[in-house]
Amino acid sequence: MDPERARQILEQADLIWSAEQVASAVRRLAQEITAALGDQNPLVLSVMGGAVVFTGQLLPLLSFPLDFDTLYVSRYRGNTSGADVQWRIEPPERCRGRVVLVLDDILDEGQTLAAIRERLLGAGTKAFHSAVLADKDIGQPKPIRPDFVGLTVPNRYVFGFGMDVYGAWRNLPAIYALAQR
Ligand SMILES: O=P(O)(O)OC[C@H]1O[C@H](OP(=O)(O)OP(=O)(O)O)[C@H](O)[C@@H]1O
Ligand code: HPA
Repeated sequence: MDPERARQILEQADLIWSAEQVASAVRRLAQEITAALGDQNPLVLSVMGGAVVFTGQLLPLLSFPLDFDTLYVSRYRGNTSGADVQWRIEPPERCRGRVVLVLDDILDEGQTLAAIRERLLGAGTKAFHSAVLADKDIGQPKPIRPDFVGLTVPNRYVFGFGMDVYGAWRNLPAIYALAQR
């Protein structure tokens, strides 16, 4: 995106969760995940690209044995509304028979995570767990409920901490909502 436009979007956006609030949520999630899965030797799968920051902050706080790999699934592709779920990196063969923990940045309508669960269970995953940094309060039922949720965000397009707005601002340490027109 044009950098001037990106700066303007950030200036006009509303701060939803500060960097310290997000970091605190990640620390709490690490404790909850450790209590639930610390003796399960899970395969942790990070959903590229939005989960990259969440994953990078969470993994060093998980001090138990685990394996790590990535999935690459995309539904928004730089837009603010979702389309079909497209797979760019498929689940690894080694998910078969494993306890799996999927990490994603946001649960919006839930279609992406529900499709991931279906594909992983179909590929022989023994137990499916999921953690999302942000759960959007869309006011409607969702097809999946994550086991671990960091923060709730309002029913607006949000960005920062891995989440993009028209491709920009994944690098912000806090979470913002796009200004409403
Ligand atoms: O709950 P849903 O409505 O399905 O939306 C959530 C998904 O949308 C985003 O991915 P996106 O398709 O934007 O790709 P990205 O991770 O590359 O940003 C996000 O990372 C989740 O995977
Ligand atoms: O609100 C959002 N922000 C960024 N990425 C997203 N993917 C689904 N919803 C969102």
